[in-house]
Amino acid sequence: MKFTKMQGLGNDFVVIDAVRQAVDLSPARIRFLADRHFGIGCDQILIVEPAQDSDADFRYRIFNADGGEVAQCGNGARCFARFVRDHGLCDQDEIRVDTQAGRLILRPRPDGSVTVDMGVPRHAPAQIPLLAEAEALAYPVEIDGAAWEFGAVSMGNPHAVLRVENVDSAPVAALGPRLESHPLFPERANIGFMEIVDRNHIRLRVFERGSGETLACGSGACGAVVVGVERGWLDSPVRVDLPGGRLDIAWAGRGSPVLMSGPAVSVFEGEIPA
Ligand SMILES: N[C@@H](CCC[C@H](N)C(=O)O)C(=O)O
Repeated sequence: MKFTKMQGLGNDFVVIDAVRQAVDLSPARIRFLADRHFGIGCDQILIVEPAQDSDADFRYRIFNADGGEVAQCGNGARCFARFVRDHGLCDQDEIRVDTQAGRLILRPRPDGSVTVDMGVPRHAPAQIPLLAEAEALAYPVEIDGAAWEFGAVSMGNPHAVLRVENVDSAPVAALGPRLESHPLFPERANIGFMEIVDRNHIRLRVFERGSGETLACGSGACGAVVVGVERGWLDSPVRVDLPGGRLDIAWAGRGSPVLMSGPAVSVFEGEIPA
């Protein structure tokens, strides 16, 4: 089985073409491929499949390093666009891709970057999903006797976003896993730690559900900007600096889709023995 190792701001992927080859991956096989010591190593495995709908170009499936299938991956979506063009599967300027979370529109740019229409964020607790009686701008949570508050949004996948003074000293390793699997989130959640630099610029670290802290999370960047705009802290467009580099996020407010722009890079190609 042929694969391509790719990365978007250091959030890294094993991308597999299931259009031209048969692909059958069990959760155990996915965990093995994602293992950085015994396998190839990656944060997510991305599968490029033929479209099931006649008005889509492809189907895009996403698996976290822990083997679980999820509905959204923003950095992966940019790599997906780059992959289908580099491998001659598509030469369109606009690529329509169906995910478990709905339709994404991918627009590769002449400079090698890709803009992704990530869809309309969802705020209702049941849609995130988050166990809360009513929608709110901030939700309280107590961890080991300390009180925190977070904003929550679905970008097709669940995100909780905490505002911190300094992202470098934020308790990502300690709090990330506790919140990721907190009973408030029945499907677990991705946990963002956001430092506001100014109204158009944030710094962000994300503890990703099923993969741990990554160098960047595209849907996490979108979620943080949505939470920041809703709280009145940010104005679109927003520059998001992640440990792996920069994303540019635009959001015109409720009911509008989030647009994410950033790089997508192929690292190497390989073949996995059967
Ligand atoms: N790295 C991704 C998000 C991947 C999925 C996420 N860990 C989840 O479980 O929802 C991105 O760039 O958005």
